[in-house]
Amino acid sequence: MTAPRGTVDWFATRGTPLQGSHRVPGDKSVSHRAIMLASIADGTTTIDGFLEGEDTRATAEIFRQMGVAIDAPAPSRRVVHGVGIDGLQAPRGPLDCGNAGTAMRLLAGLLCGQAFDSALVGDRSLSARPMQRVMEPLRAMGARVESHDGQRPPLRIRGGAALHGIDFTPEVASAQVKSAVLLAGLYGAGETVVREPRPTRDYTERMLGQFGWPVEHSPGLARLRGGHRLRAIHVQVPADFSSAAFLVVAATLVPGSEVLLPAVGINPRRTGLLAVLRAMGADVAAIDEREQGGESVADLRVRHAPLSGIAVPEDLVADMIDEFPVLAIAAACARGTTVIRGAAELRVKESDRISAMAQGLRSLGIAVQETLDGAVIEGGTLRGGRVDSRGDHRVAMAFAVGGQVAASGIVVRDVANVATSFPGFDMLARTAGFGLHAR
Ligand SMILES: O=C(O)C1=C[C@@H](OP(=O)(O)O)[C@@H](O)[C@H](O)C1
Ligand SMILES: C=C(OP(=O)(O)O)C(=O)O
Repeated sequence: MTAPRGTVDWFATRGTPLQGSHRVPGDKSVSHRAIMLASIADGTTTIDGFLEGEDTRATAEIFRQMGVAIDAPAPSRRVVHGVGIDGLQAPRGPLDCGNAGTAMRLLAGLLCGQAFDSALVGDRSLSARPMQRVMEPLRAMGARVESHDGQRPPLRIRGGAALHGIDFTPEVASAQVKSAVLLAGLYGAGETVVREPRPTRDYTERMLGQFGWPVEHSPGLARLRGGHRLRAIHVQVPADFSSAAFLVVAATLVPGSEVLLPAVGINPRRTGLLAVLRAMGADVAAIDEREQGGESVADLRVRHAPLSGIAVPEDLVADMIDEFPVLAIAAACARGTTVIRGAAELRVKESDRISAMAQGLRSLGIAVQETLDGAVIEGGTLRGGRVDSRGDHRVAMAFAVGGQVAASGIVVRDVANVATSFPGFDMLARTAGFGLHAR
């Protein structure tokens, strides 16, 4: 397990109306996958817009440990000298995924197909997250993967397994599970098919196609065969919708706000929050929709608008799985009741996000009823107080947004983890108008 970091807290208070144009960092999901596929491609891939977050840097470091030369000639740029589909080398020690579930689960799939043994470790939060969801299908493909207690990290992977494709229907809708199976499928004999209970983000399928690997996919289905090769490309990473979401909600809540967020990825498997916020009354326009590096992007223009509570449609849950902490803040400030169901996955993220948000909001004076797979949130007036992020980046940023409308300041405990997905959030947020300071 990796060592915990020192504790940093924020004091989040009302600032000024949010204004201006703000570039949020690159997409985390795309950045992880770009490093992985570029590393096992033939030739040199340049990645622009790479997320300089702890999660994605951990992935790059892991491939360096497996013999891939990765240059960082400028911030947010990586030049990856691919070693080819069978060119990775045995690492000298355990591979540290830090806080990144995406890194660990996708790598589990990729490493099953290698000739060498490997071990995947993570920090305290990641070490508590479920891994059977990837180990079971990978074993069904012939992989030899074990966890220390049969469920949680560290993972040990024995090399040299003869993998074969499977036709797999996961129990949970998870892009990480789907991607682990597809990445193992690159090394498997025959066909690998994943049929999802609900469609999830499709970056692995799309990016494999861009790197020249034949993949058939449609929402909820992905199919490929082993035995091809990947060819280096240029990857342009869009701005991360999940990071933009904190500014979208803050600008919606703070009277007098109008912000522009350029070139944000609007892949429909990510933008469920937009549909929900609009149904609640938000004024968010996607301007100049265009394609950038094979992904749809748009400039998001957000103006303040009053919100009303809704029942969040369950079929949007997977399309906004990382946005529930900040949606809970929007719901707390809306008129009426917001009902979230079908979101039990939130309990096994970096923290139990249902419990973390319910407890924090209650301590700020909001009535929240927690259910097994969601919450019922009564809109009201946020008062100031002290909340614990539980070391979860998205919970921390959500309460920083809450501080912009709370009657008095909110102390958000333990926010260092924000650097995993949104380095520089506090500075960018302050520039936009947030009242937000470290303490
Ligand atoms: O594939 C990915 O890049 C991700 C998938 C989601 O996880 P699940 O697959 O566990 O839902 C999401 O929560 C995570 O932030 C990134
Ligand atoms: C759940 C998340 O990431 P991961 O699963 O990669 O840790 C997240 O970023 O909200």
